[in-house]
Amino acid sequence: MKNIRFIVQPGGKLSGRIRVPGDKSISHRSIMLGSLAEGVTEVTGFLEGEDALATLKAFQSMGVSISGPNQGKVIIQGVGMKGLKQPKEALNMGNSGTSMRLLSGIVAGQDFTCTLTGDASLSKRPMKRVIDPLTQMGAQITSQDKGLPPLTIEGSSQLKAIDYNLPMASAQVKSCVLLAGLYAEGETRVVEPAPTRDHTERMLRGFGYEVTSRKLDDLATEARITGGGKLTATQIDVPSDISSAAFFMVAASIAPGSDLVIEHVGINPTRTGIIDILKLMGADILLENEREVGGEPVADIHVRAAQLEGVVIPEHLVPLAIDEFPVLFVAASAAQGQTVLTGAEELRVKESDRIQVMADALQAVGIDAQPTPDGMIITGGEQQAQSAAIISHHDHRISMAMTVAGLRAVAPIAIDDCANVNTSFPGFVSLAQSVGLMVTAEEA
Ligand SMILES: O=C(O)C1=C[C@@H](OP(=O)(O)O)[C@@H](O)[C@H](O)C1
Ligand SMILES: C=C(OP(=O)(O)O)C(=O)O
Repeated sequence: MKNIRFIVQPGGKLSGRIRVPGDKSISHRSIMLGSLAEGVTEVTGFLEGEDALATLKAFQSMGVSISGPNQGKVIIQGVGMKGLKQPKEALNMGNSGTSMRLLSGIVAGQDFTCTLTGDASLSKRPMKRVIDPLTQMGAQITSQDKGLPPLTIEGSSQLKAIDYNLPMASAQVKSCVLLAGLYAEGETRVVEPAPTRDHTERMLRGFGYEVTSRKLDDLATEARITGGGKLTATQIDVPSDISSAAFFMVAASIAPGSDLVIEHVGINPTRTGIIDILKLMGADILLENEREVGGEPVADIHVRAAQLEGVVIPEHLVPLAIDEFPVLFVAASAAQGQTVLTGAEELRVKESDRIQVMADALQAVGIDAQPTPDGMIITGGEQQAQSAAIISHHDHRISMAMTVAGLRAVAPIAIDDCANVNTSFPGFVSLAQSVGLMVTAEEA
């Protein structure tokens, strides 16, 4: 792949109104459930990024007729629960953990065998977390050493329901088990140690499938689903992705004089940890025009610059902001005092080891960022470095977070390996430029 290098000039402030691309998690799920439904599902606001497109192509390879995306519109001719066909070749999930883990759950219930592969980053990510429950349900799965991809899944049309306690707070594993549960005989129950995004549960209900959820105590939540039902096609309007909006929320917070509105952002309460954490730090964030779109709450997010303060991040907010930590570390770097993150060891198994890679990147711009096994301690301050060369390590969120860091830099920052931004945020550079970030992309 070509090396796309971002060059970020120091300084700048943000103003205007923008709309960021569609939610990645919801886009993936719209293709999966739309394909398994009876009837035609129409999706608008679909994320035309590589991760969601990997899911779309995988279902086309399993015989589903899908047209688009065309300006965010996708039309899916659902094939019903039993209508998928064995793909002729391995399904390539690219950089997308969500595609691989959720698809594993669906493929486990088919009466065919198929192989799921991914790029260099995905090939290092742990899949034992889905292999274990799916094997208990009756699928046969082979992987590389230590449960790494590629996975070859021999599905079974006679999966058994399970009662499964998730070993970690993971929406991907929860969703994988619930999707396999659609095909299992009996009731599947999943207990998560802390709430994680609930888009799968909400969307299953939107397709007319009953899923019950309830809190067991302060944190633990269970979801139950009974196999053997059917999904009925529907219309899905995908809101903008709060994980993409997060880069602009932090950017407008840390660049003095900024005043920015990010429109039509999904504010599902299982995703709003970024807002809660930034507010704890003293950010000036207002939710305007709150409304509901297709079963998901949506708002315009109005952010004005503010002096942020370091905080101890409450651990219960970690799963609710899991993808936002690279850019939250940038916020902490611009805050007064110390920010402490704990309970976030999952960050080490994302597209990159986001604790180590961000600690290295922030140190390279002259910030005191100390990695710990499950988090980071950052002492906010002025960036010192007279030049900084950053590598994204195949991770879109590192590329974008370090672009935001440029607002408080004293010299240009060069970020290598940024083509990956297209996995979740096509058009990032031009949108960032349009509101005042001084970033350019070049082929290096
Ligand atoms: O279910 C989803 O759509 C996702 C869940 C999270 O992963 P984990 O479940 O591994 O925490 C998140 O990091 C990922 O970007 C998307
Ligand atoms: C972790 C992420 O995605 P995935 O797990 O789907 O690769 C992300 O987008 O930050």
